[in-house]
Amino acid sequence: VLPVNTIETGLPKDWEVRHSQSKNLPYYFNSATKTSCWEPPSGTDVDKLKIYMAKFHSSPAQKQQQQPQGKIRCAHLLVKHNQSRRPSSWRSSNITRTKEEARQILEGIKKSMELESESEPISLGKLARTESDCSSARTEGDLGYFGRGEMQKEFEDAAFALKPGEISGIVDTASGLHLIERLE
Ligand SMILES: O=C(O)CN(Cc1ccccc1)C(=O)c1nc(-c2ccccc2)[nH]c1C(=O)O
Repeated sequence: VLPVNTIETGLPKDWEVRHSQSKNLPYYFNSATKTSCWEPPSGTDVDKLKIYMAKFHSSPAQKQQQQPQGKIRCAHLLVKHNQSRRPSSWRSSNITRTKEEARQILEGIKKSMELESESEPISLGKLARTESDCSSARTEGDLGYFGRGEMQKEFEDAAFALKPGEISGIVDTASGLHLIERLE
């Protein structure tokens, strides 16, 4: 098991996140200098800290407050094919690729994202802007918050099975084939 301090907090060396019971708020503590402060110290990678805090430090109340009751937020990349219910999109008025070709495209996109992970990982949203056949391409595939009963069943089941930050396998709906990333 990884010792705690190797989990990416984004904080500089010797700094850790602690929780103030009295104020029910997180604070930052430097175990070398024994100093503490309410704000992250300079040199903090705030993006990493934000993800760390969402995963390990938001209380149930904050979790609930973060997102509407029982809803999640996802981005997706849709590749349509000639069996899609509406085989047209902003990208192409008449989509003729086969379902198999659509699958190959998504396999390639998923692989390119896994390869990128060494350097700056490219996000699903950035790729959705140019590659997605969904009108949500213009918002980097972000669908906003949704609860159960709002999306096609296959899409909903795949999305709710994800943890925040996770990306689905290829999901097959009447609209086409999707990759889904759970954002919240
Ligand atoms: O399935 C259909 O008969 C037509 N649709 C549904 C649709 C059409 C326009 C806007 C939103 C949904 C789509 O093909 C479609 N589905 C989606 C979709 C599917 C699952 C989750 C999010 C979006 N986007 C689109 C789109 O054109 O932009």
